[in-house]
Amino acid sequence: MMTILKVQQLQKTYVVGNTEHQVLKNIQLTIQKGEFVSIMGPSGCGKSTLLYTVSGMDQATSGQITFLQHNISTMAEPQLAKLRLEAMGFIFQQHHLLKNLNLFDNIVLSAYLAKKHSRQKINTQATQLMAKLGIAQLAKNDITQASGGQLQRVAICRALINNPAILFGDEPTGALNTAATSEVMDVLTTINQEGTTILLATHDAKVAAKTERVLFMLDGEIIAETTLGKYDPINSDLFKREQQLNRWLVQLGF
Ligand SMILES: Nc1ncnc2c1ncn2[C@@H]1O[C@H](COP(=O)(O)OP(=O)(O)OP(=O)(O)O)[C@@H](O)[C@H]1O
Repeated sequence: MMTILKVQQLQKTYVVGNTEHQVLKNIQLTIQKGEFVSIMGPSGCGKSTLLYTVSGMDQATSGQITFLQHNISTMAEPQLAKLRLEAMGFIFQQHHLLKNLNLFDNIVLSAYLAKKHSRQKINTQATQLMAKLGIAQLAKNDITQASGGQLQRVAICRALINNPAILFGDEPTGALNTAATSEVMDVLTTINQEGTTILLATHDAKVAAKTERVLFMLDGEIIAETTLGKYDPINSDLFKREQQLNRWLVQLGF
C-alpha cells in the first residue's frame, strides 16, 4: 500500500471579528492510494474545511499535510496551484460549468491551460471520458441542454481530464435527485476501480454506503470511522451496507 495523503495534527482557525473559531482540531488522517473514503457529520462540523485545507485551497493554521511526496503545508501558492491542476480533481455540489462554452470545451479547458499534452491528445482523452461516463452525445450542447445528473458527469470529466491522483468531492450529489445520485456514485465507483483515489464529503448515508471507508466528524474532529470495504455494483449487497452504516450512525447519535 502507498500513502497518498497524510494529515498530522491539522488545525484550522477562522478569526471573525475578535473571535477565534477553531473549525479543525488536531485532525489525523491517512488515505492510501486507491481508497474511496467519505466524510460524514452534522452541518458545520468542518467537512468542507477539511477538504479545502488538505487540498491546499485553504491554508492550515498548523499541522502537516503531505500529498504524494509534497509537503502542502509549506508550499508556495504558485507551486500549489500547479500541483492542484496536475494531480488533484475537484467536484462540488454545483457543477460550476461555464455557460459560454459547450460541454466538451468545459472539459478540455484546464488541460489546455496545463499545456502538458497536445490539444489533439486532450481532445481524444475528453472524447473517451465522455463516452465512458455515457454523455458522448452531449459534447456540443451547452449547459442548458443537459440534466443535472448529466452536468455533474461533465464536471467529473472536467475533474479527470488531467488524470489526477486524487479526486475530492464536496457534496457532489447534494443537488441531484435519487436516480442521478445513484448514477453519479456508480460512475465514481468505476473511476475508483480504475485506480483514482477519492475523498468526498456527504450528508447522504446512501452515498457513503457506496464508499469503502467512512469517517465521522463532530465539532472539527474525526471521532470515528468504519470500513465497509469496496462496493461492487454487481455483487455487493447495497441494502446490507446501508443497514450497517445506518446502525453505526445511530450509535454515533447522527
Ligand atoms: N471562511 C470562513 N470564515 C469563517 N468561518 C467559516 C469559514 N468557512 C467556514 N466557516 C465555519 O466553519 C465551520 C465549518 O464549516 P464547513 O463548511 O467546513 O462545515 P461542513 O461540515 O462542511 O458543513 P455543511 O455540511 O453544512 O456543508 C462552520 O461553523 C462555518 O460557519
